[in-house]
Amino acid sequence: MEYPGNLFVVAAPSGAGKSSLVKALLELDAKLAVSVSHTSRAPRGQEQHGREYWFITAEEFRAKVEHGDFFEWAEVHGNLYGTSRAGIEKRLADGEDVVLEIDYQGALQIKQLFPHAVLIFILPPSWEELMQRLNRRGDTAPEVIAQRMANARVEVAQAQHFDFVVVNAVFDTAVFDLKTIVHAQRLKYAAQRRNRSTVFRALDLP
Ligand SMILES: Nc1nc2c(ncn2[C@@H]2O[C@H](COP(=O)(O)OP(=O)(O)O)[C@@H](O)[C@H]2O)c(=O)[nH]1
Ligand SMILES: Nc1ncnc2c1ncn2[C@@H]1O[C@H](COP(=O)(O)OP(=O)(O)O)[C@@H](O)[C@H]1O
Repeated sequence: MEYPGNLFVVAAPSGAGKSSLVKALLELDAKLAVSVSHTSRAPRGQEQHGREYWFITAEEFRAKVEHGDFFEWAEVHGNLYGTSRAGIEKRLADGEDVVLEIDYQGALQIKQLFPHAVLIFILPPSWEELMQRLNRRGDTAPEVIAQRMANARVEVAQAQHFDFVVVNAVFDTAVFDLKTIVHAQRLKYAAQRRNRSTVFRALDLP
């Protein structure tokens, strides 16, 4: 499928800093919107229905799968997660840029559907630091942390299939790297279309 909007897909092992980085990126870039996924996982900490996720039961999730409501879905750490068509199709068709914060399985499905999607993988600076970040966040039980650390080994091995890898060591540097990728993609896309007004808009020129 080819839409005028750019689609960015950000994946990372749990605790690498993906949510914090995407949040910071959105604050810097008014032209980006994030898609809110559906999940069968229970809310964590201060999470709100419709903000971090649409929290639904596993049965409701399965019904949506049957109904063809998702562009992609996957089971991650024992829970179901999916990107609804309703969330992004219109925005992309209207030429707006969208970010998906999803796992590598979903990212690879999206690349099949949208070959022009830009896949970005966030790496932690070390396994030790990843463990510390999961512990510091303080909202995840020790056995869940152990499971996530084990899954992280499998997830990181998938980084080779992504277009970009960003190491989240110094937070602001990683945000800048993401911003640079977004900017470069807009310029590339505008150039490909060889359309003067599109190029000017991408550059923020009058
Ligand atoms: N495939 C897919 N993965 C998702 C979706 N939404 C979230 N995820 C991923 O599911 C994993 C677990 O997310 P979450 O439970 O919020 O924990 P976190 O990893 O600590 O942020 C992360 O890798 C998310 O990127 C989605 O719609 N589709
Ligand atoms: N560059 C960084 N340096 C130190 N701590 C970080 C950095 N990036 C994120 N964190 C912290 O690590 C924890 C996990 O970040 P979070 O964004 O929730 O990760 P994810 O969405 O990948 O699971 C949070 O407490 C966050 O504040």
